[in-house]
Amino acid sequence: MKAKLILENGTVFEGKAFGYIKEAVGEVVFNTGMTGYQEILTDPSYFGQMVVMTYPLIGNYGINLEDVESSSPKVKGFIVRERATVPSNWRCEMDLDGYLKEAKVMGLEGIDTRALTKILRNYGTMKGIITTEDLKEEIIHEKLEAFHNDDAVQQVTTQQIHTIEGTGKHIAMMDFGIKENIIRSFKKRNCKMTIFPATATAEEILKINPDGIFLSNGPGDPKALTGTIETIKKLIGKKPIVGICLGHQLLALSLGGDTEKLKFGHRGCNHPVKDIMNNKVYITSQNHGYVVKKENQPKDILITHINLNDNTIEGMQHKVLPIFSVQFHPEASPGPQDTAYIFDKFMEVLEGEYKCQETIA
Ligand SMILES: NC(=O)CC[C@H](N)C(=O)O
Repeated sequence: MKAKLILENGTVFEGKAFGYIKEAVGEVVFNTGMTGYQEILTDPSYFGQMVVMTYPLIGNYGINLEDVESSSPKVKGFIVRERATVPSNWRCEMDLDGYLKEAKVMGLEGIDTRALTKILRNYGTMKGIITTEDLKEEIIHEKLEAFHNDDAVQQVTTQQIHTIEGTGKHIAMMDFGIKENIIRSFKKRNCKMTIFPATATAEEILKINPDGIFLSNGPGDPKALTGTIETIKKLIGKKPIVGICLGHQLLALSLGGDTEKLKFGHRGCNHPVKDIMNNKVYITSQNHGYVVKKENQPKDILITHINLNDNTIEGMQHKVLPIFSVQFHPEASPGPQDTAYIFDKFMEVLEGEYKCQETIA
């Protein structure tokens, strides 16, 4: 069935619908990964977004039910140049079309994804609508206007406090839409984890007397989470804290820093990041639209990582307290596992070995 994507600036791309055929409205963002579509679809940080894959052939190794980053696809829509109709892989359990149908996610194929990506790079991230209907301009405008993603974290956070047993350190995990591979990464390091909803209070978290606190990735604008920022402020200084992506941004806001929206974000598997502390460059997995601002840097913080494409902040460390965070994704999935050392660094911090960059240099 014919379908089109209409962007906020009026650009129209005509293609074919696949997956669950309905109407979808969301923020259109592009991901440059050549593989990893299954992890991208199920990453809760994409909640409310329609993802365009820049790699031209998607779906060729199908879907397995193991490599998911959450229980179901979280994207609002999925846009590809060409959808592989005959997947081939020994782990393949179903095809992309069937997977999206089941999850009620609309797909659009057969459009010029290079042209679309260029528009998003030049004009910045925009809202868009995928539809099979011939909608009037005012209706499109109304639908795009009505779309917002303010309660995204509430939609993807856990509803209940729950525990994952382990024999090692006990970590309180604040779940803003946590990726499964973060949980797997801590499991590998024998951690016991108590997972808290985003609305948990500082008192509830401290009551379990964890060895450390983890602030997860998640969708939307960090500044919208005013209650969570207040909670984190109360946790600072009480326990070691580490944050990834949204968790890093929330930590910066809680320490008196600021965040801003990037023009078109970083989403892909090959973003070069320099660790200033060891002077090494790592290839990282990324998925974010916001960033910690260089101006009004958080109080008592040293910048530890920098993005080599645009020099934005990729990591920070508290000068005194055992607190650090990264903007990129050390858990990968999808993407290279070069930065798994970030999890080891947290484990060292939990053992009481916190070194500030200044003391190392
Ligand atoms: N992966 C994430 O945690 C994303 C954080 C935030 N929602 C952003 O887009 O910047």
